[in-house]
Amino acid sequence: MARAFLFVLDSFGVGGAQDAEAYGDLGANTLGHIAEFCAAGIGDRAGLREGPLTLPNMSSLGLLEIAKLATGDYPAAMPMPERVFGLHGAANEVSRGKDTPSGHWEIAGAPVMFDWGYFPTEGDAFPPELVEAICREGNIAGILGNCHASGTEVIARLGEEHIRSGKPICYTSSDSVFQIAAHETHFGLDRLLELCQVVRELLDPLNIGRVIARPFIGESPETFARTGNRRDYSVPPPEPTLLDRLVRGGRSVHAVGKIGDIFAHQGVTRVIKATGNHDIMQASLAAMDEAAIGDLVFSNLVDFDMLYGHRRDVPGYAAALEAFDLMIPDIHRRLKPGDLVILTADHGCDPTWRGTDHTRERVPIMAFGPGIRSRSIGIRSTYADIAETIASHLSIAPGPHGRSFL
Ligand SMILES: O=P(O)(O)O[C@H]1O[C@H](CO)[C@@H](O)[C@H]1O
Ligand SMILES: [Mn+2]
Ligand SMILES: [Mn+2]
Repeated sequence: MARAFLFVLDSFGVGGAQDAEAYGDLGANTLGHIAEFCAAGIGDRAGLREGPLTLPNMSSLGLLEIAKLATGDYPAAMPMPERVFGLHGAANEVSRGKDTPSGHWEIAGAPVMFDWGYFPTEGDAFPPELVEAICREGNIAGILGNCHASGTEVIARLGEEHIRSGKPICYTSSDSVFQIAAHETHFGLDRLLELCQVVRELLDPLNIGRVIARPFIGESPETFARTGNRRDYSVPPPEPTLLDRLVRGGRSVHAVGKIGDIFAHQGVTRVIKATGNHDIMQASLAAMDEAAIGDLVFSNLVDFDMLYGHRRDVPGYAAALEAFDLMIPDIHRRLKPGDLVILTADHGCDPTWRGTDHTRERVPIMAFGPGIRSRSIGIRSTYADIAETIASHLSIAPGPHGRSFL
């Protein structure tokens, strides 16, 4: 018997998705474009980082081979490692949405084979009868926004009016989401979370994946800042996931960061809240020490996506990758015989791409642990192969989707 540790680097795509064109994402490549920009000297930021993208630990886990497999090209100017160890490959997504729940549920063995509801890009995003119901049931005078937007921009634009009027800022994106930004003290955090729960129920008939609370602080566009009190209210996954199967088998699932919220708290025995990649990693490392034989520790590193991908910030994304890479030896130090670690991603969010949304891409799979030999696992046809690999490693019965690559 063994333990498993699964890390999702949120939005760290490697390009090459065969169906990218259907999403307007032909050529999108999160890793490839960050490496290209860094190689050309446009990934530099004074005091933060400079020069070619340098990820020695992930390169030793096969990241450069993965990029070559996914797109045919090595990423620009990244030094080749002396040797590669562990299993390495890339995976296609079969779920139709390029969103966080679809990606995570497929990684956990439950692809999303139906279409989510989305809000229109032209005119008001939300139908008038929905807005009316939200105002009535949520006891608010109206809403601001009512559009597709980037969260930080919409708060800068409407934050002061929100404070004056008490109307929450409601917006969406190309994901199946209804996001509500409101001031933590002027509007109140508890009130925002209650409003999100009201809206969650109103949206169920529209098949919307998530309602997200985006609390913020500050008193002016220059000082407005979102806080770590974000909450996601997701619909439950469409069928039992690896997490449910583990819990049913008496195992513990330790969910770090956003994982609990993403799975609507189903199949989660322990929620470990942490904000920011550094603290999420520290919490994950502590959970690795505490995990018993047969357990899964499942972590989501959200900064890559939320702070850098959606913000189209190449130096920020590159610096976050380099900082994460430096923490990989801390993972190695905690491994015991029989342990398996998998690093992967849920979708792309190419910071050089048009707009501010996710990009359809293949995702990397780096799987390693004591006794795991080095080998390419090629291009997998679904992220669900990750769930089945963990199921096989932890000796639970196979599920209906995907195949183990062990
Ligand atoms: O622009 P912000 O508020 O970060 O929103 C982004 O975060 C949402 C959830 O991850 C995505 O749907 C995208 O809209
Ligand atoms: Mn995501
Ligand atoms: Mn995102």
